[in-house]
Amino acid sequence: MPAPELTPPQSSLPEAGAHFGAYALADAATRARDVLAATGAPPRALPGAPPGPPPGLPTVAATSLPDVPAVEPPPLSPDVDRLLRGPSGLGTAGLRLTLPQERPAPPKPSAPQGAAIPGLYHHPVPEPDPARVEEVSRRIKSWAMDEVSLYPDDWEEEFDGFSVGRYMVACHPDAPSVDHLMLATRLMVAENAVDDCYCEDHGGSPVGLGERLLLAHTALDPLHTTREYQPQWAESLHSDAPRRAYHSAMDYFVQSASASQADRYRHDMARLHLGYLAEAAWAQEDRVPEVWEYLAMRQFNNFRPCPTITDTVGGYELPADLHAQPAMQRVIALAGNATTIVNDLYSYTKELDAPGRHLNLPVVIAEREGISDREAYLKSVEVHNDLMHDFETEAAALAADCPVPSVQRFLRGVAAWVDGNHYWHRTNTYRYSLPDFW
Ligand SMILES: CC(C)=CCC/C(C)=C(\C)COP(=O)(O)OP(=O)(O)O
Ligand SMILES: [Mg+2]
Repeated sequence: MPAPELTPPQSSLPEAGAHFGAYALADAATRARDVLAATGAPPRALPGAPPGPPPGLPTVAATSLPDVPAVEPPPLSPDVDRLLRGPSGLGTAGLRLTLPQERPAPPKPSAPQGAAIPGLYHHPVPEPDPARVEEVSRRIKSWAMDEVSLYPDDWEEEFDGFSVGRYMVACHPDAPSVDHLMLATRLMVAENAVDDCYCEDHGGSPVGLGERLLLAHTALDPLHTTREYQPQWAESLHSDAPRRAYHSAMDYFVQSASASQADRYRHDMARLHLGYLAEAAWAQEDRVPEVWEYLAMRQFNNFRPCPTITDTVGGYELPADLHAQPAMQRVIALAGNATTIVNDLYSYTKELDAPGRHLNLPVVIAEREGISDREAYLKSVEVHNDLMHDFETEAAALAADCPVPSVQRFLRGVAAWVDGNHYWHRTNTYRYSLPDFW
C-alpha cells in the first residue's frame, strides 16, 4: 500500500455549477482567474513523482498533436471511399467531410495488420514515450504478480500481449509522472480482469453474473455494516483475482483522487456493471437486441470509466458540479461511445472466432437490418464516425462556452484518451486483426 502523501483537493468552485451557462457566460473570465490557481497549479504530486509535467510531453490534447501515422493507410475501395466522402445528393454538400485531396480508385484494396480501419475517422497520435511505457509495464507486472496475484503463469503471454503500458501512456500524454499513469494502469488491468474472469474468456458466464459483479463492486464502494458481518466482507475482497485487483487499484486511486473524483469513478463503474448485466441477459436468452437497444447497452458496457479519470491522472480536478453539467455529460457519453464502437470494429474478427455468438455493432446491424456482414461493418464505421463528429462538435462548443481551465484541460484529456484508445486498438495486432472487407 502506498503511503498517502496528498490531501485530496476540495472543490475549487464552491458555488459553481448551479447554472452552467450563466456561470460560464456571466463572468467567466473573472471566475477562470479564480480557478487558475487550482487547476493551473503544479499537479498533485504522488509518492516518488517529480513535480510538474514531464519534460518533452505535450500538455495539450491529441487533437492538436501532430499527425504521425505509423502505417500507411491501405488504398480505399469504392464503398469506403464513399463512406469517407460522406453523404451525397441534393442538399448534403454541407455535411461532407473535407478530404485533403481526391483519392484515386484503388487497384486492389486490403487492410494490412496494424493499419487503421479504412474510412474510420480518427486522429493519429505520436508514438508513446518508450521510457514511460517500459517503466509502466515493469511496474504493472510487479503489481499484478506480487501485490494481487492476478493471474496464473500461463496467462502471462496474454497479459504481455495486452500491452497495457503502451495503452495508458498513449491515452494520458499529460500525466505528470509514472505514478500518475499507474493509477490508470492498475484500474485498466482490474477492469479487464473482471470482464475476463466474470463475463468472458477466462471462466466468465452470464449465469450468476449479477451476484459476482455486486460483490466485486463492494471493493470499489465499500460495505458499511455491523461489526458482526464486516470481517466476512473484508475477507471476501481477497477471495478472487478480480476482487483483489479492484480493491488494490481503488486503494491507490482514492489516495490520489478527491472524494468527488472517487465517487465519479464509482458511479461510472456501476454504469459499467449494469451494461455487463444487460449483455449477459441477452446471451442467456440468446436474443439479438435491436440496434438502438444494443447501442444503449454499449453506452454502459463502455470505456467511460477510463477517460473520466483523466483529471486525476493529470494531477488536477474537474469540479464535480462542472462534471455533472448536461453539456459535459453529453460530451463524455459521446466520447465513451465512440471509443467503445472502435473496440467493436477492431475486435470483430476476434469475437467471430470466439465460441458462441458475441454481440458487437456489426453483428447486431447485420442480424437486425438483414444486410451482409460487410455492409453491416461499413455501416458501423459510419455510426462510429457520426459519434466522433458529434463528440468533437459538442466538445468544441462546450470549450467555447466555458473558458474555465479545468474544463478546457479535461476536454483535451478526454480527446487525448479517444485518440490513444484508437492508437492502441490499431496497433495491438497480438489481440486484434481486421476482417477482409476491403
Ligand atoms: C477498460 C474497461 C472499462 C472496459 C469495460 C468494457 C470493455 C471490456 C470494453 C469496452 C471492451 O470491450 P470487449 O469486452 O468487447 O473487449 P475485447 O473486444 O475483448 O477487447
Ligand atoms: Mg470487443
